[in-house]
Amino acid sequence: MVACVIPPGEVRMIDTNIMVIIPDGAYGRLASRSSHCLHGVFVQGGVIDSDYRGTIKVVFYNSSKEPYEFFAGDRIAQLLIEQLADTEAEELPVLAPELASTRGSGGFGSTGR
Ligand SMILES: O=c1ccn([C@H]2C[C@H](O)[C@@H](COP(=O)(O)OP(=O)(O)OP(=O)(O)O)O2)c(=O)[nH]1
Repeated sequence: MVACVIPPGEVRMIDTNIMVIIPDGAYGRLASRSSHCLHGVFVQGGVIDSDYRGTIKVVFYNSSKEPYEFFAGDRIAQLLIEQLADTEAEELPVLAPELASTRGSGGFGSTGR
């Protein structure tokens, strides 16, 4: 039985009806299944806070040109439990020379292919 259809090029949210309590100091991150990625269907974002007490919803984007069907009981995503780093942010007016790095502001392919 088809439970949900993600139309091509559209975003849909599926409520898993599953509640999970993430331990303090950690968070949950929803990730795509590779089998869905092969069809152009991706989980969008998805951070589950440790103080969240609702059901987990999964947001999908169907980048393909075909509708994608989910059936009742399908495994639709993966939940990774990740430890938060115990760190603090410090605001600086300017970047001090001793904080410079070889990479600098390079990204998006700056190191080559
Ligand atoms: O893909 C997602 C993303 C979030 N959530 C739930 C768990 C999370 O703890 C809560 C809030 O998510 P987030 O902080 O990303 O939402 P927001 O848009 O910043 O809204 P809020 O003001 O409710 O935090 O919603 C899901 O079930 N699925």
